[in-house]
Amino acid sequence: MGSQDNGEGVSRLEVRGLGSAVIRDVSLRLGPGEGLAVTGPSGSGKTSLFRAIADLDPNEGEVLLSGEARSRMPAPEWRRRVAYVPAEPAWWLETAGEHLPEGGAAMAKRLGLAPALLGKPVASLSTGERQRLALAAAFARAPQVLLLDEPTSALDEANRGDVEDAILEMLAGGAALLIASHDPAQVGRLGLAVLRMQDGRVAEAE
Ligand SMILES: Nc1ncnc2c1ncn2[C@@H]1O[C@H](COP(=O)(O)OP(=O)(O)OP(=O)(O)O)[C@@H](O)[C@H]1O
Repeated sequence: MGSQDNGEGVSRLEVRGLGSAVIRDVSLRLGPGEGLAVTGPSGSGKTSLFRAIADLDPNEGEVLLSGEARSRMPAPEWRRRVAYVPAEPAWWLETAGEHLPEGGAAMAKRLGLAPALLGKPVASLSTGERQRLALAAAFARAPQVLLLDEPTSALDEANRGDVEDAILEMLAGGAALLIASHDPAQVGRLGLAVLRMQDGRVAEAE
């Protein structure tokens, strides 16, 4: 990975002293193409950390992308650059395909979602299909930071492999990644360092 970090999709994420109703004083740095697996027991604050970085909950502290402070960026700009995919995504449009950005069908297909499925009501999709739809929508927007909350929890091995390949490609393209995962094998396959949360704080970074 090159050291330049101003191109689209290439980013350096810095979190300084982030706090919210749940998390306390979290700091971390990720270079372009770097990822961290966020682990820790249920309720330790993994989702809350992602939501604070994505600016979806009230929070304090500083978050910077390639040196640019989040506080100086319009919110829509931050959302375009930083993609948060919750463990249980919400849906607001009728058909599956409507949730994809322009050109997103190719990514959906890569994750095993056939074109015919995109015309179906999103409510008729299986849990695993909806999980892949949310990921395809996020990946297709080519964000600079990916915040993925247990992204393969509802997937079989083949679909999980497709998702992991796409994640590795996003990293190779220079995106920064935080992924909540309870699966040490997955953390190994993705070649990630681990940040362990406990009671809303970073317990350990290795
Ligand atoms: N806005 C909030 N205000 C106060 N408490 C909250 C808020 N959001 C979540 N919590 C609580 O904070 C704790 C951490 O929740 P969080 O969802 O971040 O944990 P997690 O590590 O992602 O857990 P899991 O592995 O089960 O998904 C939980 O006890 C939760 O009930």
